[in-house]
Amino acid sequence: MKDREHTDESVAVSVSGLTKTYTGEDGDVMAVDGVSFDIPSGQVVGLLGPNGAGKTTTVKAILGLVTPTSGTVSVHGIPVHEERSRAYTRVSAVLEGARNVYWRLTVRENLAFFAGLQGIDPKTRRAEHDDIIETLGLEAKADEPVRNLSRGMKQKVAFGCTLARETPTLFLDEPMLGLDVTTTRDLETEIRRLARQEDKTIVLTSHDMDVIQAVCDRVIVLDGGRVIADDSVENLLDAFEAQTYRVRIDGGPAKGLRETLAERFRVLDWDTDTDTTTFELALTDSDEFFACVNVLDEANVSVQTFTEIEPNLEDIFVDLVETTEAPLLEVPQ
Ligand SMILES: Nc1ncnc2c1ncn2[C@@H]1O[C@H](COP(=O)(O)OP(=O)(O)OP(=O)(O)O)[C@@H](O)[C@H]1O
Repeated sequence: MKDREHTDESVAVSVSGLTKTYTGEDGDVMAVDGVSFDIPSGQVVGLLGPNGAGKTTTVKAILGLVTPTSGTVSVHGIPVHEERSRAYTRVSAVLEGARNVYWRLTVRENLAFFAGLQGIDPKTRRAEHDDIIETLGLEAKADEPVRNLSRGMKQKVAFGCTLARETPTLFLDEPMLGLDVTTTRDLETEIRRLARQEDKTIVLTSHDMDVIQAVCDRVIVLDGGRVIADDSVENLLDAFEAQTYRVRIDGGPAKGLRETLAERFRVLDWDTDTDTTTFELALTDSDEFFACVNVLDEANVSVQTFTEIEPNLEDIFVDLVETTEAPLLEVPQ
């Protein structure tokens, strides 16, 4: 098969069969296990997964910072591991912890420096840098050394420096971590604007599902080094819509009800106290819905409420990770 990812420029990021095994003191760990996806230009993608799922390794492999054990990665048609410096003209990143800004330099000087790294003459970008500073609400601090800024402000400067590099694709690791609500909203708006108006491709990792739901077009969920879901946020929400119900019944449940329900339906939650029992069910279609009503009827329970639960991405994420049998991370010796 021809390497389509090496030729198609409209695909911002292409990952094909990516595998990474780390060799540690306690043996080998397969951090990423055959991951493939393509991200078209202008898309905002959330890369999600529980701790240790392989997100950072995947991102580092895309950025050329980790050498894959096998598989290929390209950005805007450039094979990252073969042509790293050319790839860096297309992609930049703000990675975990290392908010790579220079604390002795002012905000404005940092933007100029990072523009310079890309071969851009910063003198020709004063207006653009002013815009970035304004968008990030850093006007009052523009000529202040970064070391005098708060942690959240430093984070914004790191984001600004990524923008100053003017690459079409950006990777942002936990971009809103530690930011206040207003700043988070502003950055969410800016990320959406960058994608819509400037056709930027943005890949972000975050454990905050509200942020993901607010900005992403699509989510890729990793678990145990594999992709367990890859879909638009809309589809994921739709797929779960009107399927989860919360049922409240009088008193402790009739004997065996939980088992009967669990045999036929997916019971997500169960909570009993002396007066009421509340449980949640995932029902795939109207047949299941009526079958469930029948089961409750036959069990002679008195249903207080039977309500649809509005899905949110966080519930879907937890459900996906819990119901997918994660492959073993450890590679057998
Ligand atoms: N340099 C390394 N050497 C050995 N094992 C590693 C190394 N980096 C990561 N791993 C292991 O690879 C697996 C995936 O780690 P990775 O950091 O990619 O996950 P993650 O999804 O980014 O997790 P988190 O959300 O906790 O940051 C984990 O089991 C981790 O311990």
